[in-house]
Amino acid sequence: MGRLQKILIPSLGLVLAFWFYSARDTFKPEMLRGKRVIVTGASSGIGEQMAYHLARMEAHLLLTARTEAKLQKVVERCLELGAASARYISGSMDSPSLPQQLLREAENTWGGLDMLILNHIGQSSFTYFSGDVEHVRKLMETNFVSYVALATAALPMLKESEGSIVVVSSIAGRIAGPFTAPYSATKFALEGFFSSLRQELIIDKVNVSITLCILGYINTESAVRAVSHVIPDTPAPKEECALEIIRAGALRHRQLHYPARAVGTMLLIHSIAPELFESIVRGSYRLENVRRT
Ligand SMILES: NC(=O)C1=CN([C@@H]2O[C@H](COP(=O)(O)OP(=O)(O)OC[C@H]3O[C@@H](n4cnc5c(N)ncnc54)[C@H](OP(=O)(O)O)[C@@H]3O)[C@@H](O)[C@H]2O)C=CC1
Ligand SMILES: C[C@H](CCC(=O)O)[C@H]1CC[C@H]2[C@@H]3C(=O)C[C@@H]4C[C@H](O)CC[C@]4(C)[C@H]3CC[C@]12C
Repeated sequence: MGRLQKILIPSLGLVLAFWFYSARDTFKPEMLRGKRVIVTGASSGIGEQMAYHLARMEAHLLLTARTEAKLQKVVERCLELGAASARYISGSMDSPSLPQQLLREAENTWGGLDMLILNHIGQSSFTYFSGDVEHVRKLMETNFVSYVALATAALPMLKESEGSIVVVSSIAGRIAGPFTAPYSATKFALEGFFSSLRQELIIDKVNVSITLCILGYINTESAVRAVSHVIPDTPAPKEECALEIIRAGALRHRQLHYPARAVGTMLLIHSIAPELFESIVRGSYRLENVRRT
C-alpha cells in the first residue's frame, strides 16, 4: 500500500498537471468571438492578415494605419469574412494625438477593449547606418513611443476587461545584425519597456497579459523588397505568422517565437557563441548587394 501510494499519488499529480497545462494551452477560435480588438499597421503585411483571421473568428475590429484607401478595402474584406463589426481610423503614429483618438473611439463604440495588438512600423531601409540621427528619432517615435502611448491609453479599459496587450517585435530586437541599426534599437526598446511593465502589473495584481512576439524573416511585401537581394533565406508565411500571434495573445503567453525552430536556434547559438553566430550571419549575406544611401 505504502509503495502504491508513493507511485500512484505522484503519477496522478503528473497526469493532472499535464492535463491542466495542456488545457490552458488549447487555442479555440471561439476565444476571440465578440472580443473587441485594435490592430495597428493593419493595412498590409502581418497586420492585414491578423485582421482577416480575427474577422473569421467573429471579433469586433478597429484597424489603423496611414493609408485610408487600403484600410477601406481591409475593412470591407473583414466584414465579408464574418467580423462582428469592423471600422478604421487612418493616421500616422508620428502624431501624438492618434493613440488617444483610437482609444476614445474604442470606448465610445464598444465601451471597452479586450485586446490591443501593436504591430505597425515606420519605413526603414536595410542598409549601413548613414548617420541620420533625425531618422532614428522619428523611428523611435513611430516604432516605440507610440506603442507606449497606445498601451498607456488602453490600460484602464484592459484592466476592466482583464484583457491583453500583444507587442509584435523581431529577432532584430534580441540579436542585432548589420544594416538594421535604427530599427533594431526601436525593437530592443520595446522589449525593455514591456518586460518591465509586465512585472509591475504582476506586482499590482493587475490581470492584463503582455505577449512579446519575436519574429524571424516573414514574407511580407515590404520585408522581401527590403532584404531579398541580400538575404537568401526563404521567409516564413505571413498568414501562419498572423495566426500564431493571435493564438499566443489569446492564450496570454509571455512570448512567441515564430518561426519557432529558426528563432529558437538563433537565440540559443547566439547565447552560447555570439561572435561565431554573428560571423555566420554576416557570411550568409550577399554584402555586395547592400545598397548604400
Ligand atoms: N516581415 C518581417 O520579416 C518581420 C516583421 N516583423 C514585425 O512585424 C510587424 C509587421 O511587419 P510587416 O507586416 O512586415 O510590415 P508592413 O510594412 O507590411 O506593414 C507595416 C504597417 O504599418 C503601417 N505604417 C507604416 N508607417 C506607419 C506610420 N507612420 N504610422 C502608422 N502606421 C504605419 C503600414 O501602413 P501604411 O503605410 O498605410 O501606414 C502597414 O500597415 C512589425 O512590427 C515588424 O517589426 C518582425 C520581424 C520580421
Ligand atoms: C534575416 C534576419 C534573420 C537572421 C537570418 O539571417 O535569418 C531577419 C529577421 C528579422 C528581419 C527584419 C525585421 O525584423 C523586419 C524588418 C522590416 C523592414 O520593413 C525591413 C526588413 C526588416 C529589417 C527585416 C530584415 C530581415 C531580418 C533582419
